[in-house]
Amino acid sequence: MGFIDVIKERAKNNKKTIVLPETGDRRTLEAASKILAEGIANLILVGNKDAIAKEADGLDLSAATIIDPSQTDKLQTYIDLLVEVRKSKGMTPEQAKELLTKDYLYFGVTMVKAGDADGMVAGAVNSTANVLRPSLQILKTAPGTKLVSAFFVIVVPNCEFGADGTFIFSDSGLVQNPNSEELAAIAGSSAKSFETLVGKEPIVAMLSHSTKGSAAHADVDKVVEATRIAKELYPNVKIDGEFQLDAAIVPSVGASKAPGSDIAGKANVLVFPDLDAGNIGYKLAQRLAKAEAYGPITQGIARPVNDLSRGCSADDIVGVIAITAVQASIK
Ligand SMILES: CC(C)(COP(=O)(O)OP(=O)(O)OC[C@H]1O[C@@H](n2cnc3c(N)ncnc32)[C@H](O)[C@@H]1OP(=O)(O)O)[C@@H](O)C(=O)NCCC(=O)NCCS
Ligand SMILES: CC(=O)OP(=O)(O)O
Repeated sequence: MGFIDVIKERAKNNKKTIVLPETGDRRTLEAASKILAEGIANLILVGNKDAIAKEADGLDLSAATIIDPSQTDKLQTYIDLLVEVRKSKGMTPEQAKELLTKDYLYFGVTMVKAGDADGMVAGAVNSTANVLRPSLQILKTAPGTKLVSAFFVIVVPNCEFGADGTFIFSDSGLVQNPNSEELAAIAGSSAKSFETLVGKEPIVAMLSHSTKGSAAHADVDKVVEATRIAKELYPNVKIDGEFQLDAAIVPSVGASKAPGSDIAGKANVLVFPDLDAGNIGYKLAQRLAKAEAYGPITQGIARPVNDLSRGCSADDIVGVIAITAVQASIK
């Protein structure tokens, strides 16, 4: 079985409830009907029943629960909860009501906060910033985590590199210009995510345009320092750098550019130096190598809320919903 088939089986064996706020999007509704048909998760669709029925023409969504924010008898509970969580930022009941009834992303995240859903998936229509901001504001970070970051699981067909073509690319979605400490934290979180989702030992490469001192620049220094911090913070995780991409994943290039490194040429977790590199890198793998690309998956939020690219397909959404359900089942 491939990566996503294993994830779907795991999700089916411990069924969770995922809320989908982007119900005006046909791909999201197609994904919802597939998730329900395969029994991967229970689904809550946020929106007006008639509008959803119109958009879902020809799809079977009869097993989904539809909740209209302006009709639900839970609205006052959610207003109180949102005011409580954001009172230090000056949130009033009027503002909370406006947000919850007008912005379904806030409604979905508040449902997760209230425990009425186990996770949320959106981003087929909304930008990453708009999807992730409410979850950072309302759910906050998981215990022991300061920095939330986001990765893609990339599955490259017919590929001998990584874990039989499966990689984590990090951060490809959230932290725009991480410093060395943040890069090290991204490396640690990504190693853990690889272990829990892919089920194999993570081998982490800190990527750069330099391999072991072959180039000199402040950008290289940042990655060298991040590698030092990551090795110190996570002594039991296989981490090394700084590596160019070829030295990180191709055994022969790793051996010639970084002799002596037991990570070079074997990496399956790729930590990019900034979001430009991470976001461009995942899209290159997806579009030119025809890789499956699931994400951006967040790590470090108290409960799972995951994003999508606006360029996603219905099958990408199915994959991210299944991953979200698996994350929700991990204690
Ligand atoms: C996600 C993003 C909007 C958050 O940025 P922001 O401008 O700091 O947003 P806000 O200032 O409103 O922060 C919201 C809250 O989240 C917290 N926060 C922001 N980033 C965080 C992070 N990485 N980890 C933990 N908490 C974070 C802030 O501290 C703030 O908390 P508070 O409101 O309780 O004080 C921003 O990092 C971003 O735009 N990233 C790039 C997304 C993108 O375009 N990706 C490319 C396509 S995938
Ligand atoms: C992840 C990502 O790049 O999202 P979008 O394509 O929607 O900007």
